[in-house]
Amino acid sequence: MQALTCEQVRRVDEIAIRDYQMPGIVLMENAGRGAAEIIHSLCPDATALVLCGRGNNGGDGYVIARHLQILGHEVSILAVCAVDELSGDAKVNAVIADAAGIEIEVIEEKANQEGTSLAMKLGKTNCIIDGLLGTGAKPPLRGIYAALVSAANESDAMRIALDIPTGLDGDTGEVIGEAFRADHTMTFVAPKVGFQQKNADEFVGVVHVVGIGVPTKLIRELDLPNNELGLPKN
Ligand SMILES: NC(=O)C1=CN([C@@H]2O[C@H](COP(=O)(O)OP(=O)(O)OC[C@H]3O[C@@H](n4cnc5c(N)ncnc54)[C@H](O)[C@@H]3O)[C@@H](O)[C@H]2O)[C@@H](O)CC1
Ligand SMILES: [K+]
Repeated sequence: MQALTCEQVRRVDEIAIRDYQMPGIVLMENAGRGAAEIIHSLCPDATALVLCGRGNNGGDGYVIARHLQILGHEVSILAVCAVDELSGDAKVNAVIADAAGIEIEVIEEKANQEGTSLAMKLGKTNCIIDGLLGTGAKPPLRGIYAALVSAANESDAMRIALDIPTGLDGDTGEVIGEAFRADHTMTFVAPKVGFQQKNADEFVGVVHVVGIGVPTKLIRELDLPNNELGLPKN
């Protein structure tokens, strides 16, 4: 499958929501459920820790936590903000995860200074899932995001990135400072063009493309030169 820019993938989401009347929460559910099923097959004994940011990448993380729990995994969440501070689809899924009894610990900005305690929190798991930042990221990493990525990279656990490894520019493959070093990346809709850069390999690991349920017609009608997604034209 051909790679797309972050902007092109965001356009897929927008068109699905606006013109195809697909609720954003359905797209997020498809993304999260699809990713959770692959994570389960890769790591059937995972005791998972999901790192959740403030945006919809974090929203995917809350969905994945719920589906991993359904699949029998022990799972907990380390979030950069409280559920009340979230909005939209991410908030809905955080509320559901909370109601499902999944432990959600909010990591305060001051923990930025406490590298050892972050490393200890991340040390209790054998599978760290990066739901910190996706296509809405504006480098470089700020505050607690940078500290969480550093601590995750020091862990012996399997590392799994959602959509884009946090800190990697999905369009250029550049890393300013540090980026999450994933063993596997669950990327939504299509691989991102930045993944094709040579230096990106050590951050993306094995790339798995997860569909979010948008109609093939939508993808076909995107204004992409040479039908970039490589779909049949009829
Ligand atoms: N309906 C949709 O739009 C869908 C979105 N999806 C997910 O949503 C993601 C995009 O979500 P968003 O647009 O909310 O963006 P993100 O979740 O990537 O990030 C947005 C948040 O990160 C903060 N931020 C940006 N750069 C930062 C930096 N360098 N340091 C610290 N904080 C930073 C912003 O202030 C904002 O709060 C996709 O990558 C994908 O994972 C999927 O759920 C599929 C459906
Ligand atoms: K991510």
